[in-house]
Amino acid sequence: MVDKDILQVNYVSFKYNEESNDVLKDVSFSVRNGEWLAIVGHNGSGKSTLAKILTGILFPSKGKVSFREFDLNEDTIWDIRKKVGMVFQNPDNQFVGSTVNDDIAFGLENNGIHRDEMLKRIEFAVKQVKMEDYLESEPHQLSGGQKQRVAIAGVIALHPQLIILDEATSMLDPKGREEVIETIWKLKKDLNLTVLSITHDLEEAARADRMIVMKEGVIFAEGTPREIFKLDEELVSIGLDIPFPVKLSKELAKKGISLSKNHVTEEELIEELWTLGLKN
Ligand SMILES: Nc1ncnc2c1ncn2[C@@H]1O[C@H](COP(=O)(O)OP(=O)(O)OP(=O)(O)O)[C@@H](O)[C@H]1O
Repeated sequence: MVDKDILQVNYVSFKYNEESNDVLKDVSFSVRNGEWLAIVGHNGSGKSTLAKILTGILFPSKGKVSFREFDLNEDTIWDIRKKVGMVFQNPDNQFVGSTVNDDIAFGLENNGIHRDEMLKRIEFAVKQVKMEDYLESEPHQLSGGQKQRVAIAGVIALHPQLIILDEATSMLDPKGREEVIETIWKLKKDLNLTVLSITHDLEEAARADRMIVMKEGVIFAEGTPREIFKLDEELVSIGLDIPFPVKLSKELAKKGISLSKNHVTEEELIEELWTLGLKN
């Protein structure tokens, strides 16, 4: 394992039962300290199975997963779970407290954090996700995006070494999705968090530092979002939808409006379109 790797997946294969085929086949990759790695793939490509293996809900049939110097197994899983924060798909299933404050406090109490430290951590965490005005709000008063931001606050209050987001934006409306993606991006930048997001949403993945594309249980491609989106029709052929800014950059190029590069996020694209407008 390279020193800067937080998580390493080595030749992992998995089958649900003896008679069936492998649904993950020799999957190897690592998550580097401080990066945001997004794993994407169409339905059935093996993302959920991989997420369950990374969180110790399932164990590989072959190969191994290591968190820093520890191999993930039945003996180490509880210690490793204390260092890895998880945010899941359904915002309603993750809210355990009767208010935002209680919800974040719950996780801290479970981890034996004493009261003074707890108050400091809650204050810091809600600010990071811009939910400081909602401390006394109850779950039903919050949107899906706000609930996911509270879930993220609960995770960062525990000072994890890695956050895994398993389809954390897939049940949200576009506004909620954008809020959560922005929050992850900001936390990564401000707190140097290491993030692994598992998603079918390529617009979310476009914000990551690096992407892995899964197809039928194997790694189909690995690279920066810009490198991955160059695959273009190959991604479409495996059921993935190219993000809008990538499509628009391409169409503009066809019409002779050449941009400095193929933009992968809306922010980048708007920034350049804006300067083009000023020039003309
Ligand atoms: N409990 C199970 N028992 C048997 N086969 C399963 C089980 N869960 C998933 N599979 C199979 O494993 C393969 C990978 O499924 P998985 O759910 O990991 O993919 P996915 O990319 O997460 O897709 P989705 O987004 O639809 O969950 C599929 O062929 C699926 O049918």
